[in-house]
Amino acid sequence: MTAGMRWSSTRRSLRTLGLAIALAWRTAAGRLTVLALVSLLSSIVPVATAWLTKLVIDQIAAGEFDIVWLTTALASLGMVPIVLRGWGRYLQNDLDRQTRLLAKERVYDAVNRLPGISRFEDPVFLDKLRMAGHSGGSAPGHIVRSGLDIFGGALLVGGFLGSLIALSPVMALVIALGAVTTLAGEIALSRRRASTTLKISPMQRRELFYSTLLAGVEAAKEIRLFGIGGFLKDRMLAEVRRADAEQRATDRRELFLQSSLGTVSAVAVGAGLIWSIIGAGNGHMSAGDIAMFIASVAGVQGSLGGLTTQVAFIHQQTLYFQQLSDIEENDPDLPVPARTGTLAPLRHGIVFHDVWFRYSLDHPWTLRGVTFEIPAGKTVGLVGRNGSGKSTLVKLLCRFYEVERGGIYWDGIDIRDIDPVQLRQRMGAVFQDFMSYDLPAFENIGIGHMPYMGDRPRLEAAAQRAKIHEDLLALPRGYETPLTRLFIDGENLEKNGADQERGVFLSGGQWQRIALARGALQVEKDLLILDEPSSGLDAQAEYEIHKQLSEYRRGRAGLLISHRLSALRDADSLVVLEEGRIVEEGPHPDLMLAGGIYAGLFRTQAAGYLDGGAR
Ligand SMILES: Nc1ncnc2c1ncn2[C@@H]1O[C@H](COP(=O)(O)OP(=O)(O)OP(=O)(O)O)[C@@H](O)[C@H]1O
Repeated sequence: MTAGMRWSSTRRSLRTLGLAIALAWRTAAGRLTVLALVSLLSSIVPVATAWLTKLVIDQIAAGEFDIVWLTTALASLGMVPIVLRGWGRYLQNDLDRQTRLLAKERVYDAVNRLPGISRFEDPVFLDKLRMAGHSGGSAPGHIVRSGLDIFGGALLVGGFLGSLIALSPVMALVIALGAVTTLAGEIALSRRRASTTLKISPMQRRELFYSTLLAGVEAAKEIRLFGIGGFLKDRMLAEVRRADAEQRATDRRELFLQSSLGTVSAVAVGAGLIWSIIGAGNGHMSAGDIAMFIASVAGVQGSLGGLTTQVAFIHQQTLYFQQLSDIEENDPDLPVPARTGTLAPLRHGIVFHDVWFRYSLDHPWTLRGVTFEIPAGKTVGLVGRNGSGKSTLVKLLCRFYEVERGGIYWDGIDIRDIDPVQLRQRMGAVFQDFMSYDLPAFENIGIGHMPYMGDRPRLEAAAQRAKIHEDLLALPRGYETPLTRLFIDGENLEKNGADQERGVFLSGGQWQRIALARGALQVEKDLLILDEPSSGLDAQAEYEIHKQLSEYRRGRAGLLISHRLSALRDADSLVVLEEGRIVEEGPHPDLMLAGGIYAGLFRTQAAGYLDGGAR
């Protein structure tokens, strides 16, 4: 690392440090002030105790001492650290809790503010998010506490060094030089530790991926059936070993540096002791002076040890907090228009005009000059082989990614000029890879349109349209039944046994119906997108659900994707995609007459059903 790079990284760390302290101050200024006082007192007490001890010894040696006063003072000073330690711990824990809460809120606010989804495919961002979420929240509290401890430690070192200067300026200089060297060594070490933390982060991410697979229900079937448990475990352990090797190298360097510095410092202290004993023999020092000398050297070394640990700790915590502020200060992943007004309901239609898109510059074009229209009130079906770009079109329409060339227009307005939140309020969608939330059944449907979450009749009507109502009624607690076992409290389960609210697992097809019920809740939206959420249903059920939804949505626009062409044949128009290009377009009868790709696909599927029926 060049000097310039080091300076810029130091400046960045100092800025982060300032942000962390500001956050802690904003969260709990009162507690922070008391904590600072506690630290200040904690650093004064040991020096005062050392001086008092010297007084006691000198007075005993001179045979003239006030036993009551001295012992009371010593005993009282002994009590203070115990009380202060308790208060310090309590205030620290409370500060940690408050900053953690605030920091978590800020991180996830920042994550929710991202308009697009590309950041979630970026491993660097994911590493930052993991570190910020895991440790970034408590970092401000830890930084402040360590900062106060460093301040207190510095006062303590200063106090003992001052005492040493009074006894011997030369010895004080030797000990001070030792202190500065140790501190410099520790700062270099903590830089190294910070870079190790960053280096092993991707390894930890991969380890987490393997361990989640091994311990989760999603992969449990395939792991057992394919017998890949050992394979995944070995991959996980390989990541752990690689991370361990990196950490071991850092630990070795630490061991070497600390042993060298420790040896130098022990030699200096030994020399000091010999000097003080010779001084006592010559009558230059009293017994109290020697006690004071020993206490001061031990005090400087002890606080120096604490100080260096705190410096290293602050460095590490600053790194964690850095990830948190990076996430907060991240630019949006898509340009968002500065001017945001309410988007008017769709009156004319949505136009894709010469749309070109690729996921990154390294990827091939996924869409190559796509042009078509979804007129207001009409339904368009998207047809195409796997990987032809159908879902990508949907993601662009929802503005999760940015079109590279061409544009998508909502009643003539380029969607890049529309606030994504406004745009998404006007459309509903059920995706191919929809989510199964570990929540009660009614919430699983209600999240399709949050304003209706408390409207039970509407939720039930949506479930009826998706033909899942009867199944949900039959669950142990009907719509209240959790569709998970995740939130079951093990302790209560033991206590209450069978009375404990038990979650259930749904079948794949039932989950698809829940997802469709979410779509059915969005019937009033200007545009409803159904990206093949019904592949697990039988052809008849899929056809009926699509038909019902389009009846309820009469007069509103729809974009349907399905590999089962019978489900799309009633669409007003069909768009056939092949390798990111539109190759055919028109209503079902026209495309059948044309006898092209669509007609071929449709006839193949129809023949399959006829053959199946004949058997
Ligand atoms: N997030 C992504 N990053 C990079 N490439 C992607 C991403 N998502 C999709 N692709 C690629 O884009 C192409 C089109 O994918 P898309 O999902 O749009 O196809 P599709 O027509 O919906 O396919 P299917 O019928 O299988 O669902 C594929 O080659 C796919 O590998």
